[in-house]
Amino acid sequence: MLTQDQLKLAVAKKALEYVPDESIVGVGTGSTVNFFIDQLATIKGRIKGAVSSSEASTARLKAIGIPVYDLNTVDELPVYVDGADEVNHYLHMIKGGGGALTREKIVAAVAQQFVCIVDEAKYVDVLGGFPLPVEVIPMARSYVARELFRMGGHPELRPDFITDNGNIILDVHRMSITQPVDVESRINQIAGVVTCGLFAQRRADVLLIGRQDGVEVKE
Ligand SMILES: O=C[C@H](O)[C@H](O)[C@H](O)COP(=O)(O)O
Repeated sequence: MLTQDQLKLAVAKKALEYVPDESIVGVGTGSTVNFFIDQLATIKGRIKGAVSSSEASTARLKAIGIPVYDLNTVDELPVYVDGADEVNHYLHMIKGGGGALTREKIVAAVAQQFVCIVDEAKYVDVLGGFPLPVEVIPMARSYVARELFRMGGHPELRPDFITDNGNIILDVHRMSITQPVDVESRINQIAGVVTCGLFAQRRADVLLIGRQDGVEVKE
């Protein structure tokens, strides 16, 4: 029986196959991506460097000697590798459990290919079992919470947490998300929302699922 960490390691290794030589690689955030960053160390001679979606990933990349570029200086980003909190069979995702959703969405938007790496526990029929993170400008907290409640969710302020962008996170519980593209638009239109953790309009292009019997590839 493989542990969850062994499944994360397996998908992290597999993701290396999607990294072109001489490229700058988009790197996400979280415990699964940490395995990917460690794997990048093994090929650091054949890539130019990385663009990072969080201060935490930047620190880890730099610690292993991978140059980290400012996204504004990069013309081309062939691939972005990131984890997810939940993913469905359309490759729509909930992200932001680590609070990095906004920068992740920006890097994902620039990248030509999004490779999502998860262990099998994250693959679900309907999104919403995992509370949906929403990054909010602090002064809009109460207003946004009321609007999310009106949409059927139960928002809770993430305690003692400020994003890399200086904002708060509302985690929306008990919202079964059957129409992810629509829900993403509606939440993102609430004044004061920076972005929500639904990645449906820009979904993954490739999903690597770590299973007990190997890595399943979905495209
Ligand atoms: O903000 C964090 C990111 O969206 C992560 O990719 C997501 O939370 C999954 O993280 P982990 O690999 O630690 O489960």
